[in-house]
Amino acid sequence: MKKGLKIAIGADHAGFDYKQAILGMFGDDISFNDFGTYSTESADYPDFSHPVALAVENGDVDFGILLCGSANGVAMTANKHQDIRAAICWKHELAIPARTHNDANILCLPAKHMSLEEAKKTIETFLTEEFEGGRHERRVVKISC
Ligand SMILES: O=C(CO)[C@H](O)[C@H](O)[C@H](O)COP(=O)(O)O
Repeated sequence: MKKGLKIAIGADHAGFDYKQAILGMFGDDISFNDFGTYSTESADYPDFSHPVALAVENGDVDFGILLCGSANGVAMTANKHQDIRAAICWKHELAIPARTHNDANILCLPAKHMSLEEAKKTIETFLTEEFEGGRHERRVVKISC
């Protein structure tokens, strides 16, 4: 994994505990822009997903990480943004094609449906793998409408 990556991160109440654990994962190797939520109090996932997607869209960060209970809500919200490719990954193997084939720029993790250990491994995989281009470039270009 490249050192010095900038990551935007956000979660609702269901993802808060995992988000806090993830923030401490990489020491100084990665810098996080934490868009909340900041407690386990009930919150609305679009309030965190849109700011993370905007930070990625604007090029303020290299990648985004989003968490909610199922990952569906944060992914649906982020994928409304132009040039955002938010991928739901519930095991680390899925993060490989998400990056190498789909050039995903936001990783969406279902906090209620994967262990913290697997979530961490999935993040490490996502941030290590690189887009392969070639035939995948053609397909990714066709995603935009
Ligand atoms: O998974 C989610 C959205 O896709 C959310 O994180 C919530 O867990 C889910 O919607 C349940 O909401 P609740 O207010 O915690 O019951």
